[in-house]
Amino acid sequence: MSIDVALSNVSWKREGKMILSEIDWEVKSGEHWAVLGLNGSGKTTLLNMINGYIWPTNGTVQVLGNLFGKTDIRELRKSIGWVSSSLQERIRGTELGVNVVLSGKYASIGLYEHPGDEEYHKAYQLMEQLDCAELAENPYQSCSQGEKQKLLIARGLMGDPKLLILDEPTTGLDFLAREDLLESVSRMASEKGAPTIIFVTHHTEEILPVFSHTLLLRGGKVFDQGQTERVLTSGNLSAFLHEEVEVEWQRNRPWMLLKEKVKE
Ligand SMILES: Nc1ncnc2c1ncn2[C@@H]1O[C@H](COP(=O)(O)OP(=O)(O)OP(=O)(O)O)[C@@H](O)[C@H]1O
Repeated sequence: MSIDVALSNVSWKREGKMILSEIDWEVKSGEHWAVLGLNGSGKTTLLNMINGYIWPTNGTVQVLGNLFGKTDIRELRKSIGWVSSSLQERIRGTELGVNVVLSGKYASIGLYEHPGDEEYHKAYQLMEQLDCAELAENPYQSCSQGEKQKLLIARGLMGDPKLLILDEPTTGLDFLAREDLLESVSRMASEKGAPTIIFVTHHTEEILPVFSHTLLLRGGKVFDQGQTERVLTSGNLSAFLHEEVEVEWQRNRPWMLLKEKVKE
């Protein structure tokens, strides 16, 4: 099995501070990983490194078989789909839903090309897959937060990426919209030929069964990584958070609660 992401002894230092320290992480082709960490733990920095926006101070980064430093990053980025809140803010409000999706083919923010029938067919197919085809003719600005995220995920898939990065895709969604989005992601991830997915979240219960592996990031270091059920235990997460928590698995999802403190 080939390895899609290989970070070896990766560190990143800024203004005298270690933002990432000695990260070793391997994501095999076809695996789906969740990355969990508190605010400021280095998740976005890690993703920026995988996308080649920043370079490690130490260590090596290999993505889809390309060793950074010896590869054309712009070309490589065409094989990576990326959905993040910063992307969401950059899309023009008047752009129609279908055009937002189509623009993913050209890795551009607006649509400046003239897509053919094949591209339109694919865009509609992806919107069907994510259950948002009815948004095709709607301006992006009129879509709800959850609808925008679905369009952006479809956009991310438009270029047939081998790797899809979803950076906190449920931020700002209400309970139902979140469950709906998670369901769409899970369905898409289970399809034959789905890309390898890295899903960044703050919430354990968003780690659906399709995310077979989890990486815990704390203070820029890997606290633990491996099979999700092994990593997300009450003991492990209590040590990770420096707070006593209990993990309850319901419907194959890990729900985390603060342990009740016994009053003296
Ligand atoms: N260019 C930079 N220069 C200096 N410090 C930085 C830089 N980029 C990030 N940091 C710091 O690195 C730490 C990790 O930031 P990062 O955004 O990667 O965390 P995160 O896990 O994505 O957080 P959140 O969950 O809040 O999005 C933070 O303390 C941040 O201030």
